[in-house]
Amino acid sequence: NESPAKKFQRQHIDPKLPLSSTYCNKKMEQQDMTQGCKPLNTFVHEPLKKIQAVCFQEKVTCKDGKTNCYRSTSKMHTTDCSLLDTSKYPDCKYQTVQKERYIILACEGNPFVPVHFDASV
Ligand SMILES: Nc1ncnc2c1ncn2[C@@H]1O[C@H](C(=O)NS(=O)(=O)C[C@H]2[C@@H](O)[C@H](n3ccc(=O)[nH]c3=O)O[C@@H]2CO)[C@@H](O)[C@H]1O
Repeated sequence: NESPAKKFQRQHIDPKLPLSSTYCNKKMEQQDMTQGCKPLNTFVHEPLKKIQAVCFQEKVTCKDGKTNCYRSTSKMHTTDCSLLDTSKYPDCKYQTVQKERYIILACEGNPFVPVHFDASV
């Protein structure tokens, strides 16, 4: 069974910058998030270590009110994959939008690592 940290890495880390507008269609399938056509998923295009360091940066409140969220001190290369409403399950079609944003992650455990992508701002 997959640990929360491994699940976060599978869902949200891809150090390579996307080259095509169909990046999300492929990546969402590759990373096994098209069982139910996940509506929104952000990939972060930075080295794993740089993303893990966010757990020790700006402490902020999570969307769910918990206080174990952290905002990156620098902007990061991200891609938002958002489901197109023309999608017909099981054919999940995504819009691919690249952004440089601060990311907000929830971190847990020992070692203290990212387990949830909360938002990008
Ligand atoms: N504070 C916490 N501390 C510890 N754990 C916490 C905490 N909070 C949740 N989890 C856990 O995380 C797990 C999880 O999958 N949460 S999830 O909200 O559905 C993830 C969102 C995110 O994947 C995606 N999204 C969203 C926005 C965006 O810009 N980019 C983007 O990608 O959409 C999803 C739905 O929004 C779940 O097991 C929950 O228990």
